[in-house]
Amino acid sequence: MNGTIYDVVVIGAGPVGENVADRVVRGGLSAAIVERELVGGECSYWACMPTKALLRSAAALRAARQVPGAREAVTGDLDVAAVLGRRDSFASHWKDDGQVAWLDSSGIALHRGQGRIVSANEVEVTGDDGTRVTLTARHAVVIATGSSALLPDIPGLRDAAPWTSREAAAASAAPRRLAIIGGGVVASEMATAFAALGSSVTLLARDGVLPQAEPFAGERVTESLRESGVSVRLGTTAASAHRDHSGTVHITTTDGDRIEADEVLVVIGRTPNTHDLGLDALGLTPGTWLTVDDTLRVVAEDGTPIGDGRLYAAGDVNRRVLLTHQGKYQARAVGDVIVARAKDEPVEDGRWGRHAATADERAVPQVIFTDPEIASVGLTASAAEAAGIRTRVIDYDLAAVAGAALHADGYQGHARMVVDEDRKVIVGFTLAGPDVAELLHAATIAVVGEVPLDRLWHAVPPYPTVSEVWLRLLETYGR
Ligand SMILES: Cc1cc2nc3c(=O)[nH]c(=O)nc-3n(C[C@H](O)[C@H](O)[C@H](O)COP(=O)(O)OP(=O)(O)OC[C@H]3O[C@@H](n4cnc5c(N)ncnc54)[C@H](O)[C@@H]3O)c2cc1C
Ligand SMILES: NC(=O)c1ccc[n+]([C@@H]2O[C@H](COP(=O)([O-])OP(=O)(O)OC[C@H]3O[C@@H](n4cnc5c(N)ncnc54)[C@H](O)[C@@H]3O)[C@@H](O)[C@H]2O)c1
Repeated sequence: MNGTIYDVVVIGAGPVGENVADRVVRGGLSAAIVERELVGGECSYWACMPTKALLRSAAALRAARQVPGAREAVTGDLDVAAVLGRRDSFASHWKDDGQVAWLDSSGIALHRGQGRIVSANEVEVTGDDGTRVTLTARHAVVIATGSSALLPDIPGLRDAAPWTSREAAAASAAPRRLAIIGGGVVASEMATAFAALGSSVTLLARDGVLPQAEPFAGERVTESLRESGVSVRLGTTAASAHRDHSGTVHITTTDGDRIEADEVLVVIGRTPNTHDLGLDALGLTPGTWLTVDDTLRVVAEDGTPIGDGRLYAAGDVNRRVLLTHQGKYQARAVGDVIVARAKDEPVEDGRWGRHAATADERAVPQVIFTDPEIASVGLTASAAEAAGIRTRVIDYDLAAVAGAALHADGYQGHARMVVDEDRKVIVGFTLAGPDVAELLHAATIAVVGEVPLDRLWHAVPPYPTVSEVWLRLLETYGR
């Protein structure tokens, strides 16, 4: 057993697991991390980084074309090979040497292989060569195993060798014809990316485009996708699919249309990586999302902590929020609370306490890197109403702000602020427009800080920036 006893064992070395391990080591505990694929997880190699790299060059080109003077300097089209090459470097060429070096320098032990829980404080790791080692955790086992692409039971689809987000993110070329099933975040971003890379894209958005966002977000993205040549089919999906001998995929839609494509990308959500994790050893059901309390301890249906309260789950696997930054936020809370409990220090698990992931509830920021970008935090107007909040919704045309007109000719955008009328604070904020991503954090601070509208009048946005929309929204609200 020498060398296999640690204070904390983390299963999964995605962004979340890495941050948990880092945090506990900084707190003076020892940590091991178990990884079956690449250290860095989905985000680094097949999700956030490569997909944003696929989108960025086209966005920069669009921006240049919207400003006279710069526009004339653009003499060519998107260099697809250069885009894919830059994407490769952002995916570290699918090698994890850099991340492994970081683990080493941080004093975190790496065990490569499939991790399976065998008891409340033991994890068995099976390497590729079949060798097994059992790791014992003195204080905590943390599940940070993330999620994988979900495939629907559409007749013929699995045999048609569909792409998931992995194949799209790592594509070595843009297919001539790409059909996309799904209308959510990945579908919208990948339709934007592949249309710019030259594919003829058909988007089958059964529940609409970006149905979770404010309605104007989905409408603007739909309009822009159509302008860039994407065939957006709302309210329909694939009823069946098959790939013929020549490699063409034939899709029949639920409304009877037939579509031909060279690849079909299926992006309809995620499934938790808990199938082969040994959950049954603790009375949990393999393949299910894990439920956690506010300090990220895994709990049973009745709220009782599992495994003497020493089993935690953070990131995608607990289904609270499937975003890297929010998972890393959870990781900081988990790491710190494990250290506090190990050292018998007070646990601050109240609302906005150091050890509680309170922001998961109603203050989650997200940027969707479509054209236009969609940046949002907190609740949409309809979600706020459904939560019983007495709301007032303030809308403003972003193009009417001086900074927007300067930013680009023909700038189009929209901002919405959702106000809790009883508390006079902002509970939701959404922006749609070019380059609005970097505007979002001001809204996140206003929502998390529950800054009263009266005080926001004293937060003066500089002239002439797009941030002046804050002043315009307040003026529209009235003083
Ligand atoms: C196409 C796409 C684009 C995205 N873009 C963004 C974005 O721009 N911004 C954003 O915030 N989020 C984005 N996301 C979401 C983001 O990728 C996830 O929220 C994030 O990766 C979750 O991190 P995680 O550490 O929980 O899980 P993961 O990144 O999935 O990492 C989990 C790790 O655990 C390992 N593992 C699993 N089971 C075991 C086991 N039993 N034993 C050993 N190892 C195991 C896996 O191999 C993996 O390395 C995107 C997702 C997709 C699909
Ligand atoms: N920029 C970002 O922040 C970013 C980028 C990509 C992904 N992500 C995260 O990754 C996660 C996964 O993204 P996603 O796009 O796969 O999921 P999603 O939940 O965003 O969208 C899935 C979509 O598929 C549709 N759908 C569901 N079941 C279907 C079915 N059987 N047939 C047809 N359509 C169906 C739904 O209407 C939904 O809109 C999301 O939670 C997202 O937050 C974030």
